[in-house]
Amino acid sequence: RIREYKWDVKYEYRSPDCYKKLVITINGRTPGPTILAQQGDTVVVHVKNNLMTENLAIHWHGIRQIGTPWFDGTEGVTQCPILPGDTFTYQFVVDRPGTYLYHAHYGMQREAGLYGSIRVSLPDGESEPFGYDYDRSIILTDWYHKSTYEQATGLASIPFGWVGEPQSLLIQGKGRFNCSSPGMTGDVCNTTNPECSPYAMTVVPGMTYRLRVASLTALSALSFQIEGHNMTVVETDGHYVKPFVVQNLFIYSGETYSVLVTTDQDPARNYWLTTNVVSRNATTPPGVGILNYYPNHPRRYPPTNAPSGPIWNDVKPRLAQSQAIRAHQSFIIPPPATSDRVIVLLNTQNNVSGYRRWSVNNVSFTLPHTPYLVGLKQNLLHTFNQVPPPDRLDLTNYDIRSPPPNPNATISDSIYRLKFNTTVDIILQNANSLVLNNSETHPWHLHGHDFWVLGYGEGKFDMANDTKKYNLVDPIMKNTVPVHPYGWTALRFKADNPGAWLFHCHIESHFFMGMGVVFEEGIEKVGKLPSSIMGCGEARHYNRP
Ligand SMILES: O=C1O[C@H]([C@@H](O)CO)C(O)=C1O
Repeated sequence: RIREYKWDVKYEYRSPDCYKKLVITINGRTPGPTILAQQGDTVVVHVKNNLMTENLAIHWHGIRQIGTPWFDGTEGVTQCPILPGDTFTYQFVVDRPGTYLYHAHYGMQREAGLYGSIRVSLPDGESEPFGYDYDRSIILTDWYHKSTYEQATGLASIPFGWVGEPQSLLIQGKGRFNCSSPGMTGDVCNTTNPECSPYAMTVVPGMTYRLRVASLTALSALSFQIEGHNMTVVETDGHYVKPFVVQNLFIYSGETYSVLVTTDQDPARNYWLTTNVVSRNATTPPGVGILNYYPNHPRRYPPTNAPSGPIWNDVKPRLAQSQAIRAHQSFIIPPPATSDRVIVLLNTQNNVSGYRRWSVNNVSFTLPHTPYLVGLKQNLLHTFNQVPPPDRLDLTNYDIRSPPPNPNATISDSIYRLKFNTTVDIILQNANSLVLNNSETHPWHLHGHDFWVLGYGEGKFDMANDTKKYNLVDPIMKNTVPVHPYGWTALRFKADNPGAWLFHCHIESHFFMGMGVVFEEGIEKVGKLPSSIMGCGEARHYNRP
């Protein structure tokens, strides 16, 4: 079946947290419309760029784009940007049921509000390994009052201008900024604006809800809670989880979870939905929404104080949740027992010629002007650096608990070329940033694949011993995974999807500052590229039908 959408993307004034600013909408909405499809459907989205003075690209997060690597929507990797006034048609198959996302993938455009949910259901007659009465989706974000341009300019300047902590946290596009803060006058900030009344999810007492929770924060790691209700985690990134119960769900940018919630509390009142920042000593107030027990009024505030979140710098419970996520017994996809190549990616912050950057293995990523997919397929060797980045550094004497002794890194658009159909292990190794006693959580997202999560650990990865602790029995498959402060995360994937695929920190500013790599595999197997992706750089010479 074909699911066809027509989207009009433009800037509009909105007040998602009561503060009025320009946001990007799809058909007048942010979050944008939810894409609903069934496994095996073809999704067709005609995107009209009405941003007037800004390019655009939209990524289908978690969709592997098998056979359509040119519709991954990653500007600079799989396509040229969509020019203002142009309409671009994305067309791809959703081959697996589950909870996915879409969002802008051009500059720092995502955090201007261009995002939404993709929900893929099972074919008729098939059922999930759990039951529920209703299905709901929410996306959690953080929100800045500065424009993406002001932020990007600061990040790319000397002296460095950090984006800082977000002004508010949004639940399904709604938050609440304190409009009595200094400088907030007139119609700039208005708490009575209905656009910023808290998101209310209306539920019927005595039912079980499947709540699909996703995070697309620009920066923040979050804890999500529903006052008075436990959550049973049953799915993540399109894979069924061996169920486990949490009171608060830790969720990182780019991750999706399904949790089951039973509405078995006192039906005479409403309850808080809350998000809190963890992993950073944030000044951002909690995000709040309302779990509205029908027939109470959806605007009625719960009589209690919203629950406070966990302590921001306690890594243990977050590591424990990561380790608790295993594949559901009946849906285990066993990983290959060994791998053909091991790439260890050291995550560091560096100063490169006075610019603050993030690097992996001392290489700080920058996008080429001609998308990799075109440069590779047409063999345009001069469009990017042909010398691959290192598979690993010698970390024997590297102290991951101190700022990097070598502040130098190279800014480069070089890529990893993987042998088609081989098995690749990635060890993400976290370290200290440039700030003393500071190591951040980085959610890494892989395009075009799911990977098995073989393990997480604290400290420096030990090749001889830590590999023995890998979970090869029931590892979950995901597309986004955190590497915890001063820790490591081990992944395995099959390089079986011909194309060029980004693997990057999903923190908007960190990827902008160079925290990513690109993998190429099976480029010779990629079919004829559509001319619609070729409107820039050297690609222009090839965009004749
Ligand atoms: O990339 C970042 O830069 C700042 C800080 O390290 C320097 O101001 C920060 O907290 C980041 O996550």
